[in-house]
Amino acid sequence: MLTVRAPATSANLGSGFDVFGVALERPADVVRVSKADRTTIEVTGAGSQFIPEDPEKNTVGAVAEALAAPAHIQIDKGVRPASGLGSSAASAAAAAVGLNALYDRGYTREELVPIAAKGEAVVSGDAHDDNVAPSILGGFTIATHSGVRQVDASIPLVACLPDIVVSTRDARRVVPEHARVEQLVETVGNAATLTTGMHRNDPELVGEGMHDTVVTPARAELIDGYEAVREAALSAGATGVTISGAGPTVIAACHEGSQRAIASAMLDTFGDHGVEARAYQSRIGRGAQIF
Ligand SMILES: Nc1ncnc2c1ncn2[C@@H]1O[C@H](COP(=O)(O)OP(=O)(O)O)[C@@H](O)[C@H]1O
Ligand SMILES: N[C@@H](CCOP(=O)(O)O)C(=O)O
Repeated sequence: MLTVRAPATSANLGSGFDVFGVALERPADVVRVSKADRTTIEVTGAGSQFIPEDPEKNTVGAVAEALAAPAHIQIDKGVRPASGLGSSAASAAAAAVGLNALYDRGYTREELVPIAAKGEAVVSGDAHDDNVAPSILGGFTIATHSGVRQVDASIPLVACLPDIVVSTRDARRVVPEHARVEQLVETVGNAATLTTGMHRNDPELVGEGMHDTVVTPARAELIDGYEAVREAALSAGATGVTISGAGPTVIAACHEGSQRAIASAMLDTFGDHGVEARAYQSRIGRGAQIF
């Protein structure tokens, strides 16, 4: 038997829709894999009552099939499903890393990214790599059709998860089909600024580059209190704030030492809108680890 811990992730970061992602230090899924004649799945932990154990419907089932690695897979969920924190991807990433080692398949971590993304296709109808890449590789990742680039950045973050459910599938339906050229120009500038910030470990540049006027405003409508929470986090010292993944988590970048004040401002503001929430004070962290 092998045990793997794979972290929650935050995709998009505003300007990098379907491309950028970061690994968080916490929360994480813990997945145990043991060889078996056929794949069976057991799920416990956060939101497990909403997660199917049928291998055809769980992200880890698609990964086991892609690796031809049948196994009994126990998933202890630390990342709540439909959170915008790459919940389905954390399980898929852990299963890919664990089954690759258990069956000695010899894939590199980079090669495991598209394999784990097959799990994402099961739940969102789309094999996007932007959550599985940072969950497997850690750091900041840029996932494109040509492959994945990774930067070992270290930026303080606050991820505030309200008690609202937004499924990735639903949030993909509200993404605008067209953008104006001015928005394209602005997005390229912001994405380049954010990438430079990650290379320099500069929270100001990362925060500035999180600005987005294309996808985020459409999705903000699905999150009660989003605009007020964003403003509260900025007033408490955040350098940038946006929706994490498809939402409803709201993610803030900041300088070291200001996470606590930002977390408290975000929680209070969701509370003012009658929404319970929890906050993770974190940083960009490492990828999946085998114990
Ligand atoms: N191993 C898994 N972990 C979490 N959710 C899973 C898993 N397998 C399938 N799902 C399904 O995926 C959906 C959640 O995925 P998604 O909306 O992408 O959430 P998140 O944004 O948190 O990853 C839920 O319908 C859940 O039942
Ligand atoms: N790029 C995707 C990312 C979805 O992330 P999740 O954490 O909400 O699953 C999107 O924005 O749809």
